[in-house]
Amino acid sequence: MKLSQLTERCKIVAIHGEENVEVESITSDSRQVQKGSLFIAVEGINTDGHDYIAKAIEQDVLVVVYDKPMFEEYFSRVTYVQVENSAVALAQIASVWYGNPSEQLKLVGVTGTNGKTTVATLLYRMFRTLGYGAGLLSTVTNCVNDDSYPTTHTTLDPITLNSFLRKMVDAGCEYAFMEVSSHAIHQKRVYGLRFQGGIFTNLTQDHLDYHKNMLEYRNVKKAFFDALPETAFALTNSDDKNGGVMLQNTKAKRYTYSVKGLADFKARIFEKHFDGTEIEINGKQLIVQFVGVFNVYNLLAVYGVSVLLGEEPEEVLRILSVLKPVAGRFQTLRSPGNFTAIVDYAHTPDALTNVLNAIHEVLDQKGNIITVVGCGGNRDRTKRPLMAREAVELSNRVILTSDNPRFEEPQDIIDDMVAGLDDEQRRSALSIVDRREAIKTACALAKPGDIILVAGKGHEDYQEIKGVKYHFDDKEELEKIFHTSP
Ligand SMILES: CC(=O)N[C@H]1[C@@H](OP(=O)(O)OP(=O)(O)OC[C@H]2O[C@@H](n3ccc(=O)[nH]c3=O)[C@H](O)[C@@H]2O)O[C@H](CO)[C@@H](O)[C@@H]1O[C@H](C)C(=O)N[C@@H](C)C(=O)N[C@H](CCC(=O)O)C(=O)O
Ligand SMILES: Nc1ncnc2c1ncn2[C@@H]1O[C@H](COP(=O)(O)OP(=O)(O)OP(=O)(O)O)[C@@H](O)[C@H]1O
Repeated sequence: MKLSQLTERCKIVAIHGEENVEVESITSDSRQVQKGSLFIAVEGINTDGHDYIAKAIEQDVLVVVYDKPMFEEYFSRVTYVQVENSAVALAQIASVWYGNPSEQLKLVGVTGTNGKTTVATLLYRMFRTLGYGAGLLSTVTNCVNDDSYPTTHTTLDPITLNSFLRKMVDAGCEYAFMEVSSHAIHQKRVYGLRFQGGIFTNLTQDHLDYHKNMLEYRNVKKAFFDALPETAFALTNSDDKNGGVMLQNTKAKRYTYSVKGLADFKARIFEKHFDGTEIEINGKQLIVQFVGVFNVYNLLAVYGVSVLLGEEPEEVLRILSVLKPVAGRFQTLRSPGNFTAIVDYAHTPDALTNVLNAIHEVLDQKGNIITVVGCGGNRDRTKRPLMAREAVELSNRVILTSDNPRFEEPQDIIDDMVAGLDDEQRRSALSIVDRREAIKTACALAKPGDIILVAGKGHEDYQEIKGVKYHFDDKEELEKIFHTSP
């Protein structure tokens, strides 16, 4: 593609060298540079792409895009394009390179601390069931119609993201549903994509290792709505205290959903069971196969988006009643010993509280709750004591264990969790560093009618220790124990 076409959306500050060149590939990673490549230098968190420009030039790069004025000499075989902001240019160039695929799809983005994967996945399943070509970009998997591909991030880098959107367009998809993380908004990974709609699920504590404080975290999320165009819809959870603020500066058409008050999309909850919930949405009653009030919010968001995209409410409700939970989100397993295990991805204080409350709502009064939980290493430390406290307050027994310790000592993470407990609470919490042993101990302690919650990893099938991902799957571990238990 011609350089002038590729950079047509970029704010260019200066160009040195031949402008009329034909670019053969684009990358923001010097390790991927080939002859004829355009390399975009982006400042990162750990390192700065600008430090690798010399390396890219050694590898015969054709064009260098950068935003820090830094050159004393220019090589005549390289074209230098200085832009206002490299991260923004990366997103713009990636879109153009793939033929602006977001403009050929109805793209809906889901943001919020919890519920993104659930809402995006259920929307994808809803639109596939309705008979449309649809794609999904999520923490668990990426899908193009019925083909699925592994994923690395909640929201992919701009080049991979646009390549997936292109694949969707080429495969005849009409709709695409994607999660939009706060990291992605902050790093401009979704900059310039044309969204047909945005959803805000909720905002609670997470990622304070990355964002300075909750206000900054909120404002980053809000930037996604600020950028929505007039043609889009913006759907917010009006029961969340930040629901209104999210939409205050958006140009998009505003809609709300709520369980507690008046809203465009409104649900009431009648009965809660272990296998599902009886609810009403906009006056129509139905039974859904999801447990927990938080899931009623998720389903309501799915209903709202489907109706806003022009689908028949009756048909949407019919499909909602047959949709099944997403992998690792409140997945239940029955043991031969007559207790139940639940695998859930709850890895924030709020998500843990919600899941434990959901269990309380459906628990047989005689049963006990045994929670196995850990916190990730090299991530938001402030949530560790909070998660331990939530677990102890809402469970009968708690086993604190490891959950992706990364480069930290697992025992140090557990100690940070224990610091949130008073003396009496400490007595009800066991610490077992080895997650496999922790799960085994929980099963050994469980009696008929009890519930074991194994929280934090959900669908993940690895344990990340010192840069290596070892295979580990909570569901598999439980199944092994159930299979070998007498
Ligand atoms: C904190 C964070 O978000 N980091 C992301 C960020 O990394 P970074 O800014 O540190 O970049 P870097 O790797 O230091 O490099 C900076 C630049 O130099 C380039 N480089 C680097 C080395 C080299 O030899 N040559 C070279 O050109 C890199 O390609 C990059 O363009 O940009 C990288 C490239 O896009 C991402 O891979 C990386 O994600 C890391 C792996 C990550 O774990 N991110 C997580 C925290 C994340 O984004 N999570 C959210 C979900 C959060 C949630 O809701 O749970 C997500 O959307 O997945
Ligand atoms: N609407 C919600 N409100 C609060 N908690 C929720 C909600 N939906 C799901 N959860 C809880 O949060 C966990 C993660 O859900 P989900 O994967 O859908 O969220 P997410 O926003 O995609 O998280 P992440 O981006 O970290 O993957 C679930 O396992 C459940 O415990």
